[in-house]
Amino acid sequence: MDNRPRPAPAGVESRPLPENFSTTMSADLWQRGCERLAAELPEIQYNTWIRPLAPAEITEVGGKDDAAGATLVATLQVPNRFKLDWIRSQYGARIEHVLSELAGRAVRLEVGVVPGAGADPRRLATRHLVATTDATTRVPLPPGAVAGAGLPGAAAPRAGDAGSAARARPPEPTHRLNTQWTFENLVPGRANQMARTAALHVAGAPGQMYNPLFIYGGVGLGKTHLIHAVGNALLADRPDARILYLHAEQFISDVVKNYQRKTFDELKAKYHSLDLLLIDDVQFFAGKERTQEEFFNAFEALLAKRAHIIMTSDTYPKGLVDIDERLTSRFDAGLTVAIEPPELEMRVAILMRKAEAEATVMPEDVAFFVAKNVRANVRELEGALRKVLAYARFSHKDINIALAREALKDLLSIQNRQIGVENIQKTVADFYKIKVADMYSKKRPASIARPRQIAMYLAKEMTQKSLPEIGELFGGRDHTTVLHAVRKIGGERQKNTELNQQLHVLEQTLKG
Ligand SMILES: Nc1ncnc2c1ncn2[C@@H]1O[C@H](COP(=O)(O)OP(=O)(O)OP(=O)(O)O)[C@@H](O)[C@H]1O
Repeated sequence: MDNRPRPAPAGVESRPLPENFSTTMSADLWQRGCERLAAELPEIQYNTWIRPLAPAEITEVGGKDDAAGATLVATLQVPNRFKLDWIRSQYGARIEHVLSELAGRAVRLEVGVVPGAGADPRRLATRHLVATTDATTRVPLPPGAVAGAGLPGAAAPRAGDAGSAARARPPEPTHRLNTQWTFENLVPGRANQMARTAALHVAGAPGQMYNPLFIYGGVGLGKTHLIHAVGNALLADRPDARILYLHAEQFISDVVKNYQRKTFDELKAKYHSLDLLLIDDVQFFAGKERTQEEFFNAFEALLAKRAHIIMTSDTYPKGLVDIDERLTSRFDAGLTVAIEPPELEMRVAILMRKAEAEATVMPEDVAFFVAKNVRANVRELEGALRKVLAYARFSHKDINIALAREALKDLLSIQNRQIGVENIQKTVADFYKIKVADMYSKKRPASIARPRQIAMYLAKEMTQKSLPEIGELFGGRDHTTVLHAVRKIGGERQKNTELNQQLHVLEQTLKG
């Protein structure tokens, strides 16, 4: 999806509407459009996304010499970037279609962010820097999260309330959001499409759909980034929202601390008063019974008051071990989505975007080279990029493939050393509990043939061996058999989340 604002086409100028298309008619067109959309869209979607919009401003745009071709442009102003993304991607075409039909001519939709609105969460977070009584915790606080606001039923004092910052009360939770992690700098792709869409939705309308939202996937795939993005987007939209991000281990240590001090009321006050709880890596709750009980209480209290909960984990809810089923079944009760390892094109896009953020241009062929060789996850991709950029900077050389190869020499040699076809055959055989000998045998039952195909696929993906060489190593098979396996597993991987996860685990294992 291309989220960049669309510039006006060349040679096209914007001019006021003709007199016969008055402001009233413009408002009327929008009004009638809304009525039509209200009838077509599910009520909750209409009420969440369309109804709150200020009426679109309608102008006429046409080529200078093109009397017949003038189109109408409906310009909508939304409060922030994530609403812009969402409205454009989810409703843009629909709105254009409805307005064009009603106007009897083409209507193009433009969506912009209201100038000066809270589009940049970093700016907002800084604006809400509130002094606390504890000098060591001078960190950004959302207004309303100052002293006393955590008590259930207590009205949240605003940041500007006289004396609220000066009164001596225990420090309240800060949102602990990393303001660098936003939707704007999260590269979208097939691998995170569902999770990103759901997260955008929650950020726009917390407490409504997809509650709780459970996001799972392997390490370094952007789960933490995504949930911070939700927090930052909501904060930009509603600076007084009470948001808390924390790692599951921080929750555990809070429980332990309050257990020792016998201050469970404080714990309750802290968590139960939130509007949005973002909790990372809930698999860490395994075996911690008291923590699970407290989390269960917080969970129930938050859902009851329609606060939103987003969790991440390395596995799906039913896959969690040593966590009470009472909890895992609740984790699964909203929406569970996976983030998958990014495919090649997405890895390339991430590299280029991250290089751009460092004010460097990464040539596309270099990005492909790095992306082909670093597949495990985005964190490793970032590491590789850092190495290449640092190498170029220190050696005063341009970034090209030779330089990238040199900069990543260690990483590439480790990969080449570790991953051989035999290693792949053994790892895959272990994983699917078949004999290694079956990798070379002529046996054809699916329980054997499929792991064999998976091993062939990984051999092609992870080694430099050619198809005939791989065929040879799999009991003298023809290269077309290998090609068939590579295509089949590669194709299925795109559609089958479970297979994709298994392949991801195998790849991680093989890379050590
Ligand atoms: N789609 C993406 N676009 C841009 N950056 C990304 C993307 N996905 C991940 N990243 C970056 O990769 C790094 C690792 O991501 P993150 O910490 O969110 O992963 P994670 O899934 O939470 O991993 P873990 O389970 O190890 O905590 C971060 O710096 C993040 O910004």
